[in-house]
Amino acid sequence: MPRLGIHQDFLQDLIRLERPIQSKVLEAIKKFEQNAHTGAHLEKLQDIRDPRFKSIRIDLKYRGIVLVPEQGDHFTLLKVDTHEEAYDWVRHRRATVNMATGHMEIRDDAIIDTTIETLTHAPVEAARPLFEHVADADLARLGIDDQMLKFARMLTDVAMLEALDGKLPQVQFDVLFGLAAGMSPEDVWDDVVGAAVPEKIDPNDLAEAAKRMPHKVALVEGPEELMELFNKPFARWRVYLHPLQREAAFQSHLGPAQVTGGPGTGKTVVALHRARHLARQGGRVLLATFTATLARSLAKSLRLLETDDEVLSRVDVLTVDQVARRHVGKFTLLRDEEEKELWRQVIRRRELDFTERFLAEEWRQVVLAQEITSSDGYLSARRIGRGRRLGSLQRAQVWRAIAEFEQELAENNYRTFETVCVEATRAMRELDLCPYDHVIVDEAQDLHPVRWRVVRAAVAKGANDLFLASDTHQRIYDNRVSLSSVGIQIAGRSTRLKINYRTTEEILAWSCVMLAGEKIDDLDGSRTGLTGCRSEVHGDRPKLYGAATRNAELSRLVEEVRTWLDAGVLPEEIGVATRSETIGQAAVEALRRARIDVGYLSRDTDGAEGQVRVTTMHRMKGLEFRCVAVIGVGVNQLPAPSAVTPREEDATRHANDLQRERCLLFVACTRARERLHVSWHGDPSSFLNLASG
Ligand SMILES: Nc1ncnc2c1ncn2[C@@H]1O[C@H](COP(=O)(O)OP(=O)(O)OP(=O)(O)O)[C@@H](O)[C@H]1O
Repeated sequence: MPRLGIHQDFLQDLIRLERPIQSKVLEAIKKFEQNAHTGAHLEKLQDIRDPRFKSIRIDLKYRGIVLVPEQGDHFTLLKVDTHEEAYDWVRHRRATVNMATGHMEIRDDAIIDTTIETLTHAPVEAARPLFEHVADADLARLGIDDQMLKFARMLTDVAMLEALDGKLPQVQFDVLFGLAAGMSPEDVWDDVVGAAVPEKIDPNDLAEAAKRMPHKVALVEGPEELMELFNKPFARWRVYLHPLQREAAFQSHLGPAQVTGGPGTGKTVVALHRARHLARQGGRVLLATFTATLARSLAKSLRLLETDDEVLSRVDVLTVDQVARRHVGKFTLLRDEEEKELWRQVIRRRELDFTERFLAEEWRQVVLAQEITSSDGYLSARRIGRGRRLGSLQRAQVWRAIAEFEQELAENNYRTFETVCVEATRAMRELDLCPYDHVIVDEAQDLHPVRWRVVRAAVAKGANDLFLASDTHQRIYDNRVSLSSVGIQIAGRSTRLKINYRTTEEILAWSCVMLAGEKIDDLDGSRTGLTGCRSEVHGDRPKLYGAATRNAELSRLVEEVRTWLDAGVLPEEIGVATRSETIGQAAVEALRRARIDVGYLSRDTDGAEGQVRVTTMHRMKGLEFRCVAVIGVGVNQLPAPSAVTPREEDATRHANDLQRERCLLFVACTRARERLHVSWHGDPSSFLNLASG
């Protein structure tokens, strides 16, 4: 029975087509298997390099490109476009088998040949060959084939290689890029070629090669599954997990493990698969995250991934604070303003020369973070991350102020989110109560040490106890934690994902520039960067707009949203992010006045179907939209003045605050799948990458 595999790149083409054409494509695919035995619907193409490519007719104007293997009946649908574009794409392309991975590769022969030709005739330069330190045998072992070897041997500069990114077979490009960056062939093997390599690879058996790459070519069970695959992004990752994602999700570990990677690399997807996998094996699983919005979104995705109620009943999807509350009796939660007032009272009573912000941070970042409960403990504590030095007299004053503040809390039965966690940890430790067999934490970079202790106490130490998904480039709260300080040793059990599945390369690259100069540590204390993080999808560059006034900026927002809606984007696929709630509310009003239905995302509300979503940059974390507008990115709004400690007060905190605000903008911009609009009024924020918009 002939089968049609769907290549992931084809889905990206499909998403960009207008709805009526999409329906025709789906119709053509539905008919494929019925008609395949006659072969009549596959048209031969003239003047192409690889005769195994054939076309199927979608309508008068559109064609699909199908790879028809010489043996077997495993066809692969690779591309759909207008007749001319599809033909242009296929004309110089050839399908080959990578001899290291055994996977199918589609290459643009013409570009490689032309480059070799140009380099052959280029004036001879004194420069040394880029790969003179690597033997032919090593290159061959890493899957570099004859054509690519010829090309590689002519390169003298990594920029020549980079210029062909996206045009060369991807794995071979990655191998050469790794070697050019100074990696050893062994490291490149581990990092690029990867784990399970087939024993026998037949260079002519494309059908087998396609079967070896379920992360790229999926067989679907009939039209319903195909429609689902196409219409719901979640369905795609249910079917196509990258080998690294698969490994991270299903591998068994002796202790805590983690998955890291830039935005949109599928860390949440891995966390969801892992939660399901462990629950299916019978364990009680906690899938925890930072905000209630994220927890709701995780719970929704999990229900799409797993339909068995019994399995679902073994998974709790909660914020860490919700877990903590389950272990603490009745109390009054102290709101931000009330807490400030309490600190002010302490300062007044003791006539202290500290601000309420300084004391509150000292309490959170030193006392609570290090579980300090006595004056001796505080007087000898290391004040990591605190820039303002304190003499011993000042330390004693601060400790007495903190002790008084804590006493106020106790006497009035007040709790903050952090003290609820402290109490819950104590309760769980005392009762030796580990409610879960496995705890998985998404957005782990944002947890305060007191929350880490809740997480640690919720599960006994052992195999597959803890699994963390994190990206410290997206840290948007004040919590810089080294995991070993909270009793969590990852010890090499870490997987780093690099392919971004959400954002176009144009949006990703533009956003990454804004973090380029930042020094950012991973949760285990080692320096991390976004190098290698890439997207295989292309689209429009971000649009930047500077307005003279706030009203002009909002009018432009309305215009932009209207354009997206007119192009067929659904209202709920549009997100608007702002630094402050005030600008967010102004955006809501402006959109409503233009009769665009809109909902504001808050702690308790997610917005309804048919509504454009507006929310703060903080609440955008972990979410994604086809089109995103980040507005109010003016010099006076970002960094938010109230969120930055003055340099004179504490230089270290000042620098950390600026980095956090920069990360916040990065997070907001990388929520966009296809379109990004960034605007401001007055002067732009100094964080903005104005150059390449
Ligand atoms: N293997 C895959 N194939 C197709 N799509 C995928 C795959 N993995 C993830 N995605 C999609 O990529 C997008 C980002 O995934 P996810 O939210 O898991 O990334 P993340 O690393 O947690 O992102 P962030 O850190 O920015 O919140 C989602 O739309 C998801 O459906």
